[in-house]
Amino acid sequence: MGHGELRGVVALDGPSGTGKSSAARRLASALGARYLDTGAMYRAVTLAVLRSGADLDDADRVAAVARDAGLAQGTDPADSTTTLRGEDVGVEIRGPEVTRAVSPVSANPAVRELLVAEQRRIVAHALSAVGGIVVEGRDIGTVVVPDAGLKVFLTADARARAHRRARQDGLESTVDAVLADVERRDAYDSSRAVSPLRPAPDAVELDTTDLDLAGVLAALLDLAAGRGLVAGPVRG
Ligand SMILES: Nc1ncnc2c1ncn2[C@@H]1O[C@H](COP(=O)(O)OP(=O)(O)OP(=O)(O)O)[C@@H](O)[C@H]1O
Ligand SMILES: Nc1ccn([C@H]2C[C@H](O)[C@@H](COP(=O)(O)O)O2)c(=O)n1
Repeated sequence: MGHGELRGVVALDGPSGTGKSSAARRLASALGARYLDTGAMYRAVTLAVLRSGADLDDADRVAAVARDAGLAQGTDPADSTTTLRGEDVGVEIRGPEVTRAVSPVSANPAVRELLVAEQRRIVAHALSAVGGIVVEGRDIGTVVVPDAGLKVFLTADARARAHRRARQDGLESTVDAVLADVERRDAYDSSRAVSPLRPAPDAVELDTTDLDLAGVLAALLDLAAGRGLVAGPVRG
């Protein structure tokens, strides 16, 4: 059964491991929309910085590497590629080195300015090409698309998130280590000076701790339809 087509922007924000990527990808697929993973963009710039050998604390050098990285982010929910000068870096950007370094790189104001401009360009292009896009990250509802038709802030208990991530990585025995990493990244992302992670005042908070992915998708479809963002057949 078709769900109709998304008209406008759905912004999904929240801490790591709350299910933003999984939910955003599914929502975009269900509604024939594009999908933008902004975390992948910060990760790709971080990879470029690590490869360059730049000191993560050298803000000017980090910004210069970001500008010169040749980053391109795809928006196909079935295959959202991330490339640096044409090289597919989708696997490498999920590795532990990038995950360790991504918070300081994404706190760099010049990096944020560069990527937010590119994200807005991608959103505008998707809206004119297909009419709808689901964008996920940390500052989508607050900074990147403050006029998004629907803003959702996903949350989940930190231990549940650590279990999900550990299962994903095949590291069931190291939940405590994953939990420490999740909490470290949340604290860093929430306390940085520029665009800290926080819900937009008009965001709907959705706690996914006790929801499976089908439940999260159903809740998002209801919210989008309720905002009048879905054209054509609605669920049922
Ligand atoms: N509601 C859920 N129930 C069970 N597992 C889930 C749920 N949501 C997400 N997961 C699983 O948790 C892991 C993390 O999900 P996902 O990558 O979508 O989160 P995220 O918020 O995008 O994280 P990050 O910000 O770190 O990229 C994945 O393995 C995913 O399959
Ligand atoms: N809009 C965004 C998206 C991501 N980040 C930062 C914060 C995260 O720790 C990191 C990686 O994101 P993930 O792939 O885990 O979603 O990127 C950000 O600051 N703003």
